[in-house]
Amino acid sequence: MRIFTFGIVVSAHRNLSTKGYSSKPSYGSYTKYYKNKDKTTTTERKQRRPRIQWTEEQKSVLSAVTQGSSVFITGSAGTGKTKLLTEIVKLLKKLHTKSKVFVTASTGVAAFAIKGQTLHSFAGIHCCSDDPKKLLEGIRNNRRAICRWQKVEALVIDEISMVDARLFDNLAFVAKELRDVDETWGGIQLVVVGDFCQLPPVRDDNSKGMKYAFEANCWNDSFDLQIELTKIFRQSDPRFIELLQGIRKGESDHVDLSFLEKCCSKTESDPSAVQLFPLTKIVNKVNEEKLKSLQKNAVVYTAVDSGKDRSKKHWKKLLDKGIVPDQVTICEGARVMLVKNLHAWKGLVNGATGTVIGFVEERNGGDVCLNSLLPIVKFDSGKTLIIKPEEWPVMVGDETVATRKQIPLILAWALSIHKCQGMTLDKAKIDLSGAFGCGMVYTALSRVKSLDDLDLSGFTRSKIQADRKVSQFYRNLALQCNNKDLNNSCIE
Ligand SMILES: Nc1ncnc2c1ncn2[C@@H]1O[C@H](COP(=O)(O)OP(=O)(O)OP(=O)(O)O)[C@@H](O)[C@H]1O
Repeated sequence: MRIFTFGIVVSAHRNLSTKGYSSKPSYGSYTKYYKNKDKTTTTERKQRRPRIQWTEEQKSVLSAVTQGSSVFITGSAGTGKTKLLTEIVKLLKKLHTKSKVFVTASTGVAAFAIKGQTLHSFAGIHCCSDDPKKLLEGIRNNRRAICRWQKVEALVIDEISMVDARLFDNLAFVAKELRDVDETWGGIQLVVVGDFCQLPPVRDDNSKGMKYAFEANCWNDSFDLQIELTKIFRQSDPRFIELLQGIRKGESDHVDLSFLEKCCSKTESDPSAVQLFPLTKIVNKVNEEKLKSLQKNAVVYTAVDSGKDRSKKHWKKLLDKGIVPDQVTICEGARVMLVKNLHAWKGLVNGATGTVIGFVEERNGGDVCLNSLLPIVKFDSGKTLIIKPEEWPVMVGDETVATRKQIPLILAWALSIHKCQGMTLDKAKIDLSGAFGCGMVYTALSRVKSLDDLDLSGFTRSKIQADRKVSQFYRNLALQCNNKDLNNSCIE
């Protein structure tokens, strides 16, 4: 085994207005923030955390998974799909042993969030051929991929809405061929999660004719259970839930939309709100300009990436697809967002926003960065925390094949709607003028907990696009499911 390292964490400080590096800025006292450190043990902290009360729907999924069923879990944004998935992964690892459970997601960001790998990297796909035989040929040349396909007993796929039907069918074909088991997916227990009303698949080759995964020929044969979670946790205001449901299904009427516009067009914008844009290039521009405008000395954190043998380029690509950038440049006053769950019960979770109020010197050098400066973030929830570097593994099954160590923060004056899928935001200022495609408006609006947390612009009725095929899929699912009577709550 060869280990490579292609970066070191350096804390450089530079004046953004001049772009040159300057002498040290002044930083706060290190001890001041550690005095408040929670001195309780991990066990005590775990006991103090409120235990989650699973709903009957969630329990029925857990029970089906325990019995070895393949399940498709869907539901509106905020119905606890990701939370449930975390529990399911634990369960699957107990059932099949860790090394036979592979956790994947359609995008790098989603894969990082669930400590998994992308579906493409699990499958060993590097091209985007529609021909299943060609795909299989490619995979047959990849010894490690063959090994994964033969070893896997449970396969998790998160954010299925972004997986194309052809890929879904092709992977089922590959599984059957490589495992030599004449069952759908070669007998693998599948756990597939996602909401087709959110962002749709993006084809690698940009070709037309995208199809949703539920349109795959093998879709219905792939599952013993398909269930729609109906209890929404992220929002509690019934009017807001009703509005979001209308937008989700493309059924909002004039009254709904006027109400939404009236409620969400703020005259004074809240500086703590995250600005959401459809396009990444606008996001980067806004963040860079805001950072520059502070005219402060900035600290640049460069990730420490390491990985096992094979091509360094390959893992670097996977790590770069995740949400944590190779370089994070911040300064005092910068608006930042946590990109990792640090203390869930204190609200310091992926998506929590705050402001950098200073830096402290890491006294003992830590294990990553000598002479490093750690940012102190005052979160909008009121909590103040020194942020230390965290690790993000790229997993293949239960094996860590590459790791990125980086400060778990990104600039958060602005974010792309694609990047915020899956997050809960405290406040959002959403510019929908460039919104395109189905599900984008719903994905953006459903990030916040209440109407008061929303500030909308560029919103017109035409921006709300819901795909008819998706609406039909959910109507069929609802017809066949009776979520009130859990004995009949699914297609079986
Ligand atoms: N049974 C439950 N009881 C209380 N809170 C829950 C429960 N299940 C989930 N939650 C909470 O609901 C919130 C939303 O959950 P989660 O992010 O898993 O939703 P989601 O369906 O994955 O949303 P999205 O589609 O936007 O990614 C989280 O704060 C989560 O902790």
